[in-house]
Amino acid sequence: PFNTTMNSYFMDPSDPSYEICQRVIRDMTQYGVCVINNFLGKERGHLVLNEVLEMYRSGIFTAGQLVSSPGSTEAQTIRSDRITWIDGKEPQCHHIGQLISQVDSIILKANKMSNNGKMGNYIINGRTKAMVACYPGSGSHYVKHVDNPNKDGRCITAIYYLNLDWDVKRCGGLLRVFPEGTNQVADIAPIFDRMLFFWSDRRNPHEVQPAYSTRYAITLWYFDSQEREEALRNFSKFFLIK
Ligand SMILES: O=C(O)CCC(=O)Nc1cc2ccccc2cn1
Ligand SMILES: [Mn+2]
Repeated sequence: PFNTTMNSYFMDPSDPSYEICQRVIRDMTQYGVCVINNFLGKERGHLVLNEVLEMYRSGIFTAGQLVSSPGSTEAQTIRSDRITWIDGKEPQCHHIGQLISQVDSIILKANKMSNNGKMGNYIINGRTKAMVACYPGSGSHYVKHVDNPNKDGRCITAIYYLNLDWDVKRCGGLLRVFPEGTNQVADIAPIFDRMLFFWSDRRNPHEVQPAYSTRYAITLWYFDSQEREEALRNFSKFFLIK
C-alpha cells in the first residue's frame, strides 16, 4: 500500500515538492515505510549510477563486515556487501552530492511540515555520511537485522537504489522488511531510481535476500536530535578525559 507509483521527477533541490513531503509524512506515520519511484528521473538517476560505477571500478569499496578474526568466512555469513562512506563533496561525486541534498531537503521539510513540527515525534537535525554499498552478486546477502536496535540516535533509514532492469525472479536481492506488530512483510525490489524510507529502530527488522546480479544502493541515516545527544552522552562516559 505504501508503494507509491507517483512520478516525482527531479525537483528543485532547494524546495522539494509539497506532495512528496506529504506522502513521506503520511506513509511514515501510517506504515513506517515509504517508497518513492522515479525519485530523480531517468537522466539524473543515470548520472548518479555512473558515479557509483566509477567509484566501484576504482576499487575504493571495502568488505562490508570487518570481523575480529581477519580472513574468516564469518563475514560471508553475516553480510557480504562492499561499502564505502562519502560525504558527497568529493570531486567525482557531484551527482551523488545532489542526490544527498535532495533527500536532506525532503526529510527536513517533511519534518517541519508534519504536525507539531515532528515526524514520528522526532526532531531531525543531522545525518550520517552516505554509505555506498554493492552486493557483488554471487549470492551476496544481508541477514535479518535492525539498523538501530539500541537508541544510537538514528531514526530514519533512507536508501536510494540504482539497479537497472532488476528482475527479482532472476536477480534476487529483494529487501524484505518485517514491520513490527504485523505478520505482513514488505518486499521491496531494489529497482533503479527508487527511494525508500523507513524507521531505523526495532519497528523495521529487514534482510537482503541473496543477490545474483551486482546490486548497488546508497544509504543515509538521519538523526533525531534528542536521541543522538543522549547516545553521545552515554558513549562519552567510556572516554574519561583525565
Ligand atoms: O540494501 C538494502 O536494501 C538494505 C541493506 C541494509 O540493511 N544495509 C545495512 C548496512 C549497514 C552497515 C553498517 C551498519 C548497519 C547496517 C545496516 N543495514
Ligand atoms: Mn539495514
